[in-house]
Amino acid sequence: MSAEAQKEQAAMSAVAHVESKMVLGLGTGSTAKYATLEIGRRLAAGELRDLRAAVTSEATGALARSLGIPVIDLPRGGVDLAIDGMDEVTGTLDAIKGLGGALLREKIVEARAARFILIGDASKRVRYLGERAPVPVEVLPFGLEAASRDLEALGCRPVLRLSGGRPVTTDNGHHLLDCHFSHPFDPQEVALAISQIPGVLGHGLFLGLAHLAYLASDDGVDVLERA
Ligand SMILES: O=C[C@H](O)[C@H](O)[C@H](O)COP(=O)(O)O
Repeated sequence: MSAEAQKEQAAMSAVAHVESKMVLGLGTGSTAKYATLEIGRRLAAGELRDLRAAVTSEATGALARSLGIPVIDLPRGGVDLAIDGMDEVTGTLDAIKGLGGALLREKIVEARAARFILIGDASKRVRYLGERAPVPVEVLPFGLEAASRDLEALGCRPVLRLSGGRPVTTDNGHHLLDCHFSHPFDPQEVALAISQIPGVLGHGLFLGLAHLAYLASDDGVDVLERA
């Protein structure tokens, strides 16, 4: 099975949890896209009705609208179910997200989900966070160098994310520093320390937020469930 087919398989497993009248949180990225497409398909087929969705990026919003999924602001009470991809996930469902640049809105929506399902291909499963992916940190452009120095002091190598030679600007108008760790770290400790740096708006450590993960491989779809 190709990597794309695996992403689609994982997405289909998550979308099986969607019910009519739900308020959804729609994620961002190449895997989450399959979930949004499938929700749109089931809505058009009349298998689902009265859905509303809070979206985690401009791109996901545009896709959802094109599929006839009503897009709303994040309600006060959060969402019933959020579905999103990840860059890394551990056996205890801690994750790194944000290589697609949507971490800030993702965290805002997914931290307020009654149920949050991660989806991906099995290559995203790691023994510890930071094993392969950097931790993305969204930073205000003002004071970027100082924030970068503070991140370095936490033991990582922050790299400004570029596209076409220019700093990437998120949907929120900020820049991204991808923090590479060369050794395992304490995620709780690092998450707290990063969030205390002035100028940091958010980070891609999603700890204790997900309830379920579907990881697809050639052998089928594995389920990880929060204890
Ligand atoms: O900012 C982007 C998100 O956190 C994505 O969900 C994550 O980067 C995984 O993306 P993909 O499904 O494209 O691998």
